[in-house]
This record gives sequence, C-alpha cells and structure tokens, in this order.
Amino acid sequence: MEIFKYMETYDYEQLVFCQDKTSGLKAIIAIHDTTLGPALGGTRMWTYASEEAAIEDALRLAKGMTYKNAAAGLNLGGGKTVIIGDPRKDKNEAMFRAFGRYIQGLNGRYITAEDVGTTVADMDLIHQETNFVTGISPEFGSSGNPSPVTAFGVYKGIKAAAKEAFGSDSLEGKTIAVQGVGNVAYTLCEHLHREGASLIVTDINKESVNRAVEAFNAKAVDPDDIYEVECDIYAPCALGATINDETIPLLKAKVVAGAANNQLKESRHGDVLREKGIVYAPDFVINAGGVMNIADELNGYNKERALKKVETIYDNLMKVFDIAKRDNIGTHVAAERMAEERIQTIKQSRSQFLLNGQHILRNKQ
Ligand SMILES: NC(=O)c1ccc[n+]([C@@H]2O[C@H](COP(=O)([O-])OP(=O)(O)OC[C@H]3O[C@@H](n4cnc5c(N)ncnc54)[C@H](O)[C@@H]3O)[C@@H](O)[C@H]2O)c1
Ligand SMILES: CC(C)C[C@H](N)C(=O)O
Repeated sequence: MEIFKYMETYDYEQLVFCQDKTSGLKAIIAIHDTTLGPALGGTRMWTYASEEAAIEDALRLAKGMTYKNAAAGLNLGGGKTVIIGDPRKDKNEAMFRAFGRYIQGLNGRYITAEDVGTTVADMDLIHQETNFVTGISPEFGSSGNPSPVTAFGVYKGIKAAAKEAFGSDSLEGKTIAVQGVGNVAYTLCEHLHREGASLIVTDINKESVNRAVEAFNAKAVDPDDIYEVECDIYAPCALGATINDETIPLLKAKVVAGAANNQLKESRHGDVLREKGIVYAPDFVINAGGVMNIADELNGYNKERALKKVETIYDNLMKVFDIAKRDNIGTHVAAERMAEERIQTIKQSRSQFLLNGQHILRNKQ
C-alpha cells in the first residue's frame, strides 16, 4: 500500500503510529478531516490479519466518521483508532494509559470513544492520561456507553426506511433479520420487539444468540444463512463489507438498515441495491446516535437534549431519500453529497483570516 498516495487520493490529514513495547500497544490513529472541528471517532481493538489491513481499516473508518459527523450536523471532524490485538486477551492497564498519552500529544485534534472491542472501562483508563476521551463512566459527568443510544437512533432510522419502502413507519408485524446481536443490536432488538416486529437473529457468538432468542422470542439462524432468510428488513449490525457481490443476490428484504459501519464493500454496491429496488439507509447516517450522544458531552452532558438530537436521524434519512429521488442517484451517494456540501459550505464561510480567534480589524492594544 502506498500510504501517502492513498492519503492524498482521499484527502487524509494525518496518520499516527503509536508503539509501546512494555504494554504491547500497537495503535494507529487516522485523522481524516478537521474542517468542522476536532476529529471525533472511536477506538477499535481487533485481531487484524496484517498491519496493512489494520491501517486500511483505520483509514476507512476515519473517513466514515468525517461523513457521519458532518451529516449529523455536528461541529466535529472525522478520525478513528485501531489497536492491533485480541480484546479478550491482550488488554492491560498500561496499554490504554500509554495510548491516552499519545492522544494527549495530539492536543485536542483527536477525541476518542468506544468502538468494537473497547469498553467504558478502557475509556476510563485512557482518561487517566487525557481529557480528550468521551464515553467514560457517568460518575465523571460523562454519558457512559454509547451503544444503547446508537441503538435508539438505528431504531428511528429503520422506521424512516420502512416509511420510504412500505409507506408506513410502523414495524408491527414486520420481519427483521439482524446480523450480530452485540452491544448495539441487543438494545435495537428490544425496541423492535416492543413495537411488534418478528426477529430473526444470528451471531458468531452462541451466547449472544441464545440471549436474544430467550428475551425476544427471536428465531436463530447460522451466520451464513442470514442473508437469504424471508424478511422485510435486513439489519447488518456486525462488521463491515457484508453488502457485496456474494450477498446482494441472496437478499429477500426490501430494506437494508442497520448499525454496522462501512456496510457496502464498495460504493457500487449501493447502486446494485438501488437497481434491485432495495431501500438502503446509509450506515453513517443511521448509526450516528452514539456520536451525537457523546458529542453532547462537549457541552456538559444532558441526556434529554442528546436523545432529542438522536431523533433527528429519522428526518436526516428522509432528507437523504429525497435527495436520492430528486437527483436520481443512490442513497449512499445522496448521503455523501449531503455531508460534503456541509463541509464545503462551512469551509467557505470560515475562510477569512482571523488572528488568535479575533477578527483582523480588531484594534490591538
Ligand atoms: N457501539 C456503538 O455505539 C456504535 C456506533 C456506531 C456504529 N457502530 C457499529 O455497529 C457495529 C456493532 O457495534 P457493537 O458496538 O454492537 O459491537 P459488538 O462487538 O458489541 O457487536 C458485534 C457483534 O457482531 C458479532 N459478529 C461479528 N462477526 C459476525 C459475523 N460474521 N456474523 C454474525 N455475527 C458477527 C460479534 O460476535 C458481536 O456479537 C460495528 O460495526 C460498529 O462499528 C457501533
Ligand atoms: C464515537 C463513537 C460513538 C464511535 C462509534 N463507534 C461510531 O462508529 O460511530
């Protein structure tokens, strides 16, 4: 991989490699774009097949955060970290504290939070070394684990996508197939079950599946079978790239709407969904609830205000669906257009020179 070429092509600002031999920390912080504000994005810990795969994941996820934060109307840029390692075996206190010091060294250009493989307890360790971390324990005035709020936003987004596909946003009697019943999807299933949807679930972790089967009377299927089940809505809530050439021909659903980041393997897969008449709720619009929630911490956390903001995901998706119809494009392109337009407009409106935050014509004493 030619890193600078890749960064230039997709306009990345900075890539930071963090190494600490004592704790075993190997982390990559990718900062994509800080036009709107500091780069906010979670830290993923995962066993990557290669260093190149980890770098690529950090870069792809960071760019997704730029779009997510912009489309959500937040004054935040996009960034993400990946830590190379097994979250079940390789974590230790020194690792997250060393990582916290690297974040502190960026002096506010990057703010972190949870992602796949990291928890509130990990964020608390990072917080011992830096304040540029969110999603820490509520006793520090923080909002805690963002996953339940992400789930609430995804639930609202599924309703918006149902309105677009079926003419009504009621999920009563709808069959929804959920891939991965982890932190976000378990709470999502609670909302869907409460509204009267029938659930089909899968996970590579048997315990997670059993929990959902018991709590929500869900039907369980094997991981490879989830794409072809008879359902109205398919909700990918595990990892990325599951919408691809192999899976799209299998889908029976009329809607794809779920929590996972980077659901489309390639952008063209959004066009294939459109050709098949499937309504796709772009991932970075529907799954912005967590980031909206932790962004509220930057103003002093207020749960009611945060949840009100998360409800805007419904309208944001409706806007995306309207742009897609108006411009005769896929919803994935419409969502990117919406985010890019906001970034460009704000960039333009902030282009005048300022001296230390003051206007240049201000008299200096
Ligand atoms: N946590 C958040 O607030 C948040 C916010 C926005 C986006 N997301 C995204 O949502 C997705 C889920 O996040 P999470 O926090 O719930 O993570 P999680 O790790 O708690 O849940 C993911 C689940 O998917 C399962 N899984 C992995 N590969 C699978 C496969 N091939 N088939 C079936 N199941 C599989 C895992 O066993 C796990 O139970 C991720 O893509 C994450 O980036 C999360
Ligand atoms: C900042 C966090 C809530 C990030 C979250 N994991 C996301 O992808 O949106």
